[in-house]
Formats: sequence, C-alpha cells, structure tokens
Amino acid sequence: MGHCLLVHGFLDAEECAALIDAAEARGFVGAGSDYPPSYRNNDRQVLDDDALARRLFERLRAYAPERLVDADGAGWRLHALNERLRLCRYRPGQRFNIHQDGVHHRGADERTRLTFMIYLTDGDAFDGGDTVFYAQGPQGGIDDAPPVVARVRPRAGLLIVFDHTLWHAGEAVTRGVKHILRSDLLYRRETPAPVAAPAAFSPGHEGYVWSLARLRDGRIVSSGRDAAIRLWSPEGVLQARLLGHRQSVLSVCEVGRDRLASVSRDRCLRWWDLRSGECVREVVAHEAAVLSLLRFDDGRLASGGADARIALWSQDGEPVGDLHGHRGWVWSLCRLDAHRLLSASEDGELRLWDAQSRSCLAMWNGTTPLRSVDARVHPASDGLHCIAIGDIDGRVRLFELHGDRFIALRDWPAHDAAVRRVRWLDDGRLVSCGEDGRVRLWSLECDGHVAERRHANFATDAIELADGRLLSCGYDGELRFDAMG
Ligand SMILES: O=C(O)CCC(=O)C(=O)O
Ligand SMILES: [Fe+2]
Repeated sequence: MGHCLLVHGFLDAEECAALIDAAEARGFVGAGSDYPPSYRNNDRQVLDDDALARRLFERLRAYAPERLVDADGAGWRLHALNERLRLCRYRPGQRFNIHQDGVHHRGADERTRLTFMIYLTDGDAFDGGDTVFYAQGPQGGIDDAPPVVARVRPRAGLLIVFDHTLWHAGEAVTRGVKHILRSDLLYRRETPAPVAAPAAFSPGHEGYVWSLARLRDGRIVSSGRDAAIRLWSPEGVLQARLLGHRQSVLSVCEVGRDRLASVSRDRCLRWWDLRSGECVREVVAHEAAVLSLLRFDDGRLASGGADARIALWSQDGEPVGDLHGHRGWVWSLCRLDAHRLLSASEDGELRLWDAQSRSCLAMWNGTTPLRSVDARVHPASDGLHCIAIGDIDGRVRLFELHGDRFIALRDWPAHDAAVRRVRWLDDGRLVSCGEDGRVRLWSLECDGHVAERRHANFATDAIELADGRLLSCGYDGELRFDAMG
C-alpha cells in the first residue's frame, strides 16, 4: 500500500471557517456536465492561488515525504503544492464514487504523486461523508465496492495526504454539508527521464492518453489530457503536435487527405490541416464535453456529447441536425454504413440511428452505463454486422444486427473495472481496454483472452499498426507496442 498520513489540526477552526466563507462567497459549480454522475456529483470550485499554496506548503513540509522512489529506482523530490486548489462541497445525496486520483504532469520531470486534502467542516456537522479506502478497484462494477481497508471521519482542520494510486471514495453525505480543500503534491525527478523503452512511441503524452487513430497512409494520431494531438510516423517518430484545444482531446478521426477532425472536453470540434499543423476551423459543438466522433464515407461527421446529444455535421463543418433520445453522456459512436450509426451511452442504451431521417431505428437497454461500441461486417455473410459493447462493470457483450434488431450473442466479464474501449481487429479478433490497466485480446473461437498487456494505470485505447502489432495507450501517458504476453 502507498503513502497515507493524517495531520490533526493542520488548520485551526478559524482558518477553516474563513476558507469556507470565501469559497461560498465566490460560488460553487455543480458537477453537471463535466463528470458523469457515476463518477461524482459534488459541487466544486477551482481556485488558482499561489500565495495560499505556498503558505500551506511551508506548513506541510515537516510531514510530507521528501523523497519517493519508484520500482525502477528513479528518485523524486518534493517540490511544491499544486497552486490549483479545489474546494469541494457535498450536500445531502452528493458523493465521490470509488476512484484513483489523476496525475497532473508539468513536463517530463515534474508531476503530482500524492493527494493533499484538508477537511474544512467537522464531521459533527453532517452525516455520511467519510473518506473510505479500498484494497483494490471496483471488480464487479461501481456499485459493488471491494473490501474497505481504512475509513477516515472528517474533522475540521484534519489534513490527509495519500498516494494518488490508492482507491478511495467520498461517501454520500446524508445530512448537513461537508467542505474540503483539495490539491496535490508535486515531485521532481532527481535524474532526467530515462530514454523510453524501444517498444514505445516517445515521448508519449503529459498525462492521460485518451484515444488513438490510424490514418490511411499508416501514420498514427494520439490525443490526450494535455490538450495536444500528436502525429506519429508508422514507426513511432513524433512528427507534429497539433495545439489549440483547451482541454482533454477525447476523440480524433481522419476526414480526408491530410485532414483531421477532433473533439474535446472544451466543447469544440476542430478541423486540422496535417501538412501545416494548423487548425482550419473550430466550432462550439455541444453544450458540454464532446466525447466521441465519427465520419461517414461522404465526409459528414457525427459527434456525441456529455449533453446527451448526437450532432451531425456537413462536409464543410456546418451543423445539419441532431439525434435526440439518449439521456446520458454519449461516450462512443460507430459508423455502420452510408447513413447508419451506433451510439453507446452512460444511460445504458445502445442505439441504432439513421442519420438521413434522423430517427432511432433500434435500441438495446442494459442496466449499466456503457462506455464503448464497435462494429464489423461479418466476412462470411452479406453485410451482417457483429457489434461489441463494453460497460462500466467490465463486461463485454456481443450482438448481431439482423435488419433493425439487435440479437444478443454472448457476454462475459472482460475486465475487473470499467471497459474503456472495444475494437475489432481486421482478422476478427476483439481487443478491449479496461480501467484495471489491462489490454486484452479475445479470439471468439476460444473462451478467455488470448493475450494481455498491462499499463501502469487505466488502459484507454488500442489499435492495430500496419505491420499487425497492437499499439495501446493509457492514463500512464504511454503508447506501447511491445509483445503481448
Ligand atoms: O471527499 C472525500 O472524502 C474524497 C474526495 C476525493 O477523493 C477527491 O476530491 O479526489
Ligand atoms: Fe480522490
């Protein structure tokens, strides 16, 4: 188990009250469209305050580990408290589900490693709201929590510092209001980053990599939380960084020769010229994060958003209509043929749409939020589609599409945590990526996976390179194509 330490009375009661008053005066923002309700629904306020971060850091120095050592021997020195302070408020019914905290990168040699959290309200003032630590991540889904290893009852002024990698949750508050102040401890690498292993594209991204795409000429595109899109040669040499988005880039797709489109948490859809690396068009596409993107053969696009909408775009990037029906985040889209597409949503629904008539042709409704969908044409049949979906419980399900009907074939527990991606490979095998860090390859003739690779954090995407190797990426910032054992 990683670091975890508690410091009682880190702030006194007046300091806590002053922080709460100032935060309430500035106002909180609901989790609304920025986080799926299955993740967290508490209110938050981001405050960039250098001076306050420095004062807190001076007080903290005596307690926090000065040096961390990785499994590979690399040493990291405590450097600062992230000045991006986050004040969080939980009212009755609000919680933060089981999760690991995200790493924030500042260049290759500086990153956050430990979470810094001060309870501002005393546990006497509210019911529920404990911070709970678990032995491992969710195995059978988010509602089916693993064994609890520690529980912390909030006390005003109590500081808790712990490893980002510990699985934890803020339990629902059932009465009263809980406030916390949250930041992270930045560490600096003692010796510069080692050259990446030869079986990786280098350098990867600063922080999470969200998605991968292979262009028709064999080049690779990756997108990440660092708001950058990276263009790679087929051999993994970085050719360009496309900069312009202001937040995580969640999906990219080729829209023509040397043309790329991308969508981001910043709500925008952008078009890029890959020769110049310039953004040639930008539109605000959704009223919330844009999560998914696809292209029809004639150049039209469809984008799916956290506003539950699927928006359709002409070749010229003009909005041409919406597909309405989902009630949750549209995480994933997949093209079937000239006019039809599939969508998978946080509301648990897999939907088949006709983009021409803008109607929903079929729906399958599961009980758990869906994260990814992919389809392929059965080679032995006349246009019969085989569909795979992945859900938040780690399950993968297969369907055949008969006319406008989904026929369920089979389903199995593919991961010990949410599935982030399913993709069919050209040879008919299926690859899945999970929040258990695993990339798994499935052959439908066999039971169980036929190969596996592990990332140090959530695995988010995998695609086949032109030479048949599998490139995968994840929250560890890496793009890897080593052999799968
Ligand atoms: O409120 C809590 O107890 C946990 C909060 C948390 O995990 C976070 O803000 O990352
Ligand atoms: Fe957390």
